[in-house]
Amino acid sequence: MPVIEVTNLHKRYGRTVAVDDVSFDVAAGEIFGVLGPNGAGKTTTVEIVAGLRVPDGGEVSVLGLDPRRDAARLRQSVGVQLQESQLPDRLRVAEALELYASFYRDPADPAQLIEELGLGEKRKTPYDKLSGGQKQRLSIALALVGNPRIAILDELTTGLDPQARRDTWGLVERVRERGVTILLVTHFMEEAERLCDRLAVIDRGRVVALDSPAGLVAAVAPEQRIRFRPSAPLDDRLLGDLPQVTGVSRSGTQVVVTGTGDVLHAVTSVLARNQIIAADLRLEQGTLDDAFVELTGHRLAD
Ligand SMILES: Nc1ncnc2c1ncn2[C@@H]1O[C@H](COP(=O)(O)OP(=O)(O)OP(=O)(O)O)[C@@H](O)[C@H]1O
Repeated sequence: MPVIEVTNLHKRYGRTVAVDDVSFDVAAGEIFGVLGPNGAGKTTTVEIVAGLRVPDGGEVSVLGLDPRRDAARLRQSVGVQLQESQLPDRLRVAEALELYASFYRDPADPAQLIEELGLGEKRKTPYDKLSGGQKQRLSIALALVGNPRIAILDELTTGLDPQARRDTWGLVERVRERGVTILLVTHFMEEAERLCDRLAVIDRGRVVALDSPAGLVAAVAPEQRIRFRPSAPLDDRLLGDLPQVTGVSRSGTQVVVTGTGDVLHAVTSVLARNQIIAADLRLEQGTLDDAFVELTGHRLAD
């Protein structure tokens, strides 16, 4: 049973078509990613889901409700962390959380949330004295303080250094473990690959693919390439005859085998049976980046 259903969504700003027929469903407990380059229509899409923008066409259902008509009810169940959220400079971390908690019927305990998000030492620090990573963690805490069933997180790691980004990913995984469904906007491949159960790849306002990260890669770049230097002369036919192998070639002293499925296991088994050691063995697989280029014809600039 999906908790979010988006069907044939359209939105234009003047002559700019921001969202051009977007559809997807998000299941309960999922981390669902919306991945795409700048300007693809990601923020517009999730802000419509959050009830913050009005679509020109299409249907959106969140927990069985309409984000426009049932905005007040949904506010109790949907936490939203938007791009570049700003708070008053002088507002302290604990004050911000207590203020936001007061908007909800059944809020989380602000003190506990502060600890969980690693802001314990910053509870009395004003907003303008927080680092980028701390501001980001506070904005996630604010999205969670109402004990939502769904959290919408937009570009939550943009501007963070690699360590802070990884810490934030751990945090998102812990939120999901509590049973919260997460709709996550990102333009980072690594983030999408690491966190998302499924992804809608959006380009120029359209969904160009929808699958798990591994499924997206397998669909467009199913071939794997194995490179190694054999410890003894090797008859290429030994490998070429394997059903998983699509090609065997040489590059200097290296053997290069391409194939699909469990090709690595098949090749190493044959080598072992023939007492050949594969030195400098490397397996190269397609990445989500390759899949994106294949799907859209251009690279997703980080
Ligand atoms: N309020 C607005 N008024 C006019 N045009 C807008 C407005 N908001 C967004 N747009 C345009 O709509 C398109 C989609 O924007 P949107 O912010 O949804 O994309 P995005 O994928 O979230 O991009 P980013 O990653 O840069 O935030 C862009 O061309 C953008 O310039």
